[in-house]
Amino acid sequence: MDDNTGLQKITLRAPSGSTAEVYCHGAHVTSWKTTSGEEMLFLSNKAVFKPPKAIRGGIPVCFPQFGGFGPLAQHGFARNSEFTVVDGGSSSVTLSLQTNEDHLKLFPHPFELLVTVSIGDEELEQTLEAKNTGDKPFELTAALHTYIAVSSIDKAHVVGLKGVEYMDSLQDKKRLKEGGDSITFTDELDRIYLQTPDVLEVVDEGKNRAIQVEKEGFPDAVVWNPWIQKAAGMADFGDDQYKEMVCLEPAVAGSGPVTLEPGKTWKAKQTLSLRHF
Ligand SMILES: O=P(O)(O)OC[C@H]1O[C@@H](O)[C@H](O)[C@@H](O)[C@@H]1O
Repeated sequence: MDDNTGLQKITLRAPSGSTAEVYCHGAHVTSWKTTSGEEMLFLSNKAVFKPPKAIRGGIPVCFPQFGGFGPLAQHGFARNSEFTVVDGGSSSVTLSLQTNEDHLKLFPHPFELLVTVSIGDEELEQTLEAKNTGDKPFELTAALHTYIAVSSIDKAHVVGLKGVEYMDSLQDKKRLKEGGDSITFTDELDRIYLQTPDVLEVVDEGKNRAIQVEKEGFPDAVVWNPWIQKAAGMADFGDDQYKEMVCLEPAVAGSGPVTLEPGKTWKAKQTLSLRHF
């Protein structure tokens, strides 16, 4: 159905009452509410719903490139492209992106990307399946750029990364090792954690809740908060909204790329789930 942005949006509803909203533009999840009606994802109050601009917040799909790991514009073009619904029901939808002439000018490798979003009681599952439909291998990097809503950035931390090596994107991708039990936010932070454990968590002490991010097929995880200056420099992001979000992004980035042979499919997935404490 069309919402007031004029864009096509699918609303998923699980029998338990949890919901999610997914736009065909970018196969972009913009909302996930659990059974109590609590919103789990951050969406910028200045988000622009005007293709080809990517929506700020929710879960942008970064494909076939994460960040600047390749010749394309930052984060690739899937988040700027129109997907088509190919399957689904009340609590699940599958959207497809097939490369068109414009994509092929930028990236001369035909592919089909399927994005499936499903919701359960306190869970959201999102799968990427990319098939090389051409006759030559190609390389890809990717991420599910998940913006988690937090009550206040000084009450949020990320756990599960102690001892993990990371590339610091604020220091020319210098390699460092995570020393702390948890990552807290007191300044801009932009890191690519390499070969991480598959279960990570954003803990929100202000709401006594944690969102678990469980990943499969994504070796890396990006942690990002833009903080004051970068937030002020983003036209589609409220100046103070850096306080309301933490990005925890399952990715193939510094450990990539993945080489996809003709006819083969690469698959990766994240499962977000809510834990109260
Ligand atoms: O502004 P964009 O292209 O959506 O990117 C937002 C951020 O995305 C993160 O994944 C990157 O690590 C950051 O470096 C980047 O600033």
